[in-house]
Amino acid sequence: MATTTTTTTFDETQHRIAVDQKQLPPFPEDLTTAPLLRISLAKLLAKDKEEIQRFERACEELGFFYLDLRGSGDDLLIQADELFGVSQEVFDLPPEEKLKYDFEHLKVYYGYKRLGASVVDQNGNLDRNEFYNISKDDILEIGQSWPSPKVIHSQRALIRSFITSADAVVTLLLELLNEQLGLPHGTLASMHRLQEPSGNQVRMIKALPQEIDEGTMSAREHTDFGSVTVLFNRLGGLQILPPVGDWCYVKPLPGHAIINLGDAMVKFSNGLLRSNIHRVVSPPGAQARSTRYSLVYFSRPEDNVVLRRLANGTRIPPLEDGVEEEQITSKEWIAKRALRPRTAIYGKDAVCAADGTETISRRQ
Ligand SMILES: O=C(O)CCC(=O)C(=O)O
Ligand SMILES: [Fe+2]
Repeated sequence: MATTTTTTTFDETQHRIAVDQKQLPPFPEDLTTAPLLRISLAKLLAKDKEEIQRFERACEELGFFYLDLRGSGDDLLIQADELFGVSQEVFDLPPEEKLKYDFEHLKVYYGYKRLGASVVDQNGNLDRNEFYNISKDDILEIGQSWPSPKVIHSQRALIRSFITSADAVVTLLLELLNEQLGLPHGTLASMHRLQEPSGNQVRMIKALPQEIDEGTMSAREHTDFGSVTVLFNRLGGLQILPPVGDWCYVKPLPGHAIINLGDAMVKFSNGLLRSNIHRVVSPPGAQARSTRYSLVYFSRPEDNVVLRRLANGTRIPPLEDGVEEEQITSKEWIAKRALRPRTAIYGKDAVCAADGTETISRRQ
């Protein structure tokens, strides 16, 4: 869907992924997994009616689905694969080098997050992952430029291609959601222009193998804050809490991204669309002994967009009597939700921040 600056061919990449995957222990066969629908990007691009209906169902019922990128999304698959390599190099840097890019003291949500910087539950347990957030505005040179290690700086072209390709997928999904909500043409697109300032980011995540302990969370349970998340997983560990039932693993599928909707879509649609609760725990079975890397592209509304029900969507339910919506912009919402669990900022008051759209996410 988008041009790539990479030199590897799709076949070479598929081969490498296959080799990499073979080196990873398999996802256990006997585990109950989340019933995510598999949606084909090629069919959505071809405006296949049945596929669009399945997409709409996934967005209302679970807010999570697999997107099969093989074919139409090959560029994105290749770029994601290359970024997995970059991400390993980033996390292999010495701790003192990584800490140079920890901008937590500036209360921003970019740069490096060290292990254990945030609380994950009511008992004050700390997270067990490292991540690195890269600002879309920085990479596209429309916003503040953040210092970064050489391994990231030298890959800006690749990161830019990845953002462009992932965002092209998001744009298609937003166009379909626009229809689904009965909004005037281009409403959602006008709130998600790539060239306007927003909190969109690329996140690279690393979690080391952990003690085998069912409750061990590397990422707290949460809903995503933005609009649409494009996630690449190779090892299990991601779990969702379905509206009915208990936590279940999402099995990674080669050639597919995992897509989920965030809080902004719940607010825009007054709960018609779902932003489902999820978390990351130790990978299951034999995978638990492997280091887990994941790669994410977060699309969020432009900074100044107010997150509230869109009044002109014919399919969007009305507000209940007496309900007054808060006036909060996308930028304020992200700052509020993202930094509340950080102990260095909030000390004992750091909370795992279940103040998003979790209640709506549990509706049946
Ligand atoms: O690592 C994963 O699979 C999911 C990460 C996630 O949910 C997030 O960063 O919001
Ligand atoms: Fe998430």
